[in-house]
Amino acid sequence: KIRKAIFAGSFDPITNGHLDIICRASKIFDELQIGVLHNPNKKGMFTFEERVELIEKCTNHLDNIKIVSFNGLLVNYCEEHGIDTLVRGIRNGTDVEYELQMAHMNKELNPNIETVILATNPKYSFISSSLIKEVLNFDADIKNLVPEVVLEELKRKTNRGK
Ligand SMILES: O=C(O)c1ccc2[nH]nc(Br)c2c1
Repeated sequence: KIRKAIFAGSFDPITNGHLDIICRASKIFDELQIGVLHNPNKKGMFTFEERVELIEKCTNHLDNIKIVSFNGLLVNYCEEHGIDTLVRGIRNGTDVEYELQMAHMNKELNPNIETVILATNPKYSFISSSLIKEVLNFDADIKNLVPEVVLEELKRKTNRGK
């Protein structure tokens, strides 16, 4: 039985923090799905298609990655797709509070599904997609915080950034 896991998020855009978790989790599981939230009402900086394309470009060196769209309850998606593990990254104490609550709720909703939590690499522990977009607004130099392809797209979208 192959072990399939999913790392879900909005990835608006994918950051080095996300990519670190993805690379590490891909070594633990037979198949790692990257679940990209597709919620048409929720307008982010990047469209769903752009977010998927950026993830594809950043993960094309990994051979057991599958990029999928989901919109409903994640544990339902897992049940329907033979996935028994949710992967989450935690950066700090705030994430611990939130991720424990999510893990407890998910365990309540579907006891067959486990949540595996990975500690982010300390060098990325301050990164979030929203903070990246915020500091970019003030022309911050974020080249070490996002993959190259994301930096280019961010510059194109905001015609800012170094
Ligand atoms: O970029 C974000 O918004 C975000 C949020 C929560 C997160 N947990 N672990 C990671 Br990596 C991570 C990234």
